[in-house]
Amino acid sequence: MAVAEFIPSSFSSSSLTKTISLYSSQLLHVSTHKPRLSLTPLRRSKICCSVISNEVQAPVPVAKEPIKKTECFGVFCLTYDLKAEEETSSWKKLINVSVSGAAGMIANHLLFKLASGEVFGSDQPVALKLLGSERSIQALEGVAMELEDSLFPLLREVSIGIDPYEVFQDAEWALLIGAKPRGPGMERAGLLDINGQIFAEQGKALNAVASRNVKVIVVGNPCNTNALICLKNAPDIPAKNFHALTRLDENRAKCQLALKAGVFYDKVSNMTIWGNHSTTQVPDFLNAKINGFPVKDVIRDSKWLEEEFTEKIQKRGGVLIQKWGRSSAASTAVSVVDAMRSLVTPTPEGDWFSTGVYTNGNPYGIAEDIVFSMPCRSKGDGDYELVKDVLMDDYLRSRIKKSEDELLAEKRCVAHLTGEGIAVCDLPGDTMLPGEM
Ligand SMILES: NC(=O)C1=CN([C@@H]2O[C@H](COP(=O)(O)OP(=O)(O)OC[C@H]3O[C@@H](n4cnc5c(N)ncnc54)[C@H](OP(=O)(O)O)[C@@H]3O)[C@@H](O)[C@H]2O)C=CC1
Ligand SMILES: O=C([O-])CC(=O)C(=O)O
Repeated sequence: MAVAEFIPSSFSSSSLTKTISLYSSQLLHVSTHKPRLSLTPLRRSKICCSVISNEVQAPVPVAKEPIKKTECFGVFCLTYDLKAEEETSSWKKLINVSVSGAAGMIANHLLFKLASGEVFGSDQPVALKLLGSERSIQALEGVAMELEDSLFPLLREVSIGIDPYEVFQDAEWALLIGAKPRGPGMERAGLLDINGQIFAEQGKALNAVASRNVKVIVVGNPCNTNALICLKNAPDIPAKNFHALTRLDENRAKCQLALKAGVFYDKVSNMTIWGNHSTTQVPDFLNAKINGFPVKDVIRDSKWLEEEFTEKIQKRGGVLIQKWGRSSAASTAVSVVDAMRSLVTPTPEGDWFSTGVYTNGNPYGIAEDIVFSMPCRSKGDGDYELVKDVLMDDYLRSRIKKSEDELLAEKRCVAHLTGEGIAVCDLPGDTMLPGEM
């Protein structure tokens, strides 16, 4: 990152002057109102020219400093008084959303949904704090530029940085997407260790600087165990606030049931995904409903439900990778929005949603102290409760047990990252991430 940057040679002196005066006035404005401000390197180079001389000469190269601090970006460095204008005076207090892996594919869809008001509503201004790395910081600037150019009325702050202790400052939501993908020849245990270290570090950072009631959604795989590592490293934040994303699996299951039953997918409800976001996950057709009727009364093909349907959901991610050449990004972003909305809006009467949460006194007999996907309801206050009145049969119980065994094995494998001693890796060989085939 320590490279010289030039104002583009295509700039005419008049356009450059315009740029300079715009940026100079911003500098004046922000420097009086926002003492915490620091400027992006690109911006520094422009301001540098205006300070040096009123007459614009040839572009002056300015050494770019490595980004160390989280920085507000471009137009988002301006300050706003939301109570001053009639249009915005009824808006809620700004909400801070931190996103890791923000230069990645999922974030490229998700950030624009968050900024548009799709998650929190049309009266909720949003601050986006984007976490990248040395390797992704240029791309992250590109993302921030696209956010600027989208003119979202609700998007009031965007900052970018590479230090989780800065990017997670005061976070009320932390969407943890960034993770190393499993490469050829890499053992699953190796992936658990590498990503586990990322999530241990981010858990510590959340514990140190985030809101005490931050809601954390872990997307980066293996997301259940990453979420467990993260919450274990954040002892001052309620373990209940951590989620592993299994909403994409729920959405996939609803779609396939609807297809089989010949109905539109909005007719499928009460869809639980039990367990790990892996090929041991259990899409629950015993409790799910179609048009309010038990699935088994509508689809009278047990063999299809137990074998074809179940496997299709477990392996959907991998099939998609084969088609697309990369993993689900747009539908994952949609499912993150769904997962967040399910926590900030009351769950419709009689229905529920799936999310991977910490097992601590669950009514289903699932092992405690892991992150397991289960059926939940919310009053819309960001919190949730487990659904108690679900049916269990031998098929469901045995499938749930397999996913539980896998998660317990993953937990033993990351004991060094959860503060529980020496890691012992005895992972079942036949289980994989949805994207692995
Ligand atoms: N739970 C679910 O339902 C789903 C989960 N996923 C998972 O989400 C995650 C992100 O997916 P997607 O956005 O498509 O991925 P991308 O490949 O686009 O990467 C996302 C970010 O991960 C970070 N990253 C990449 N390599 C490394 C590394 N070696 N070490 C640390 N961080 C790295 C990078 O951010 P930076 O350099 O800024 O750190 C990158 O921008 C993956 O783990 C994927 O498996 C995907 C689909 C569904
Ligand atoms: O394995 C992956 O990266 C993709 C994934 O989780 C999914 O599509 O469900």
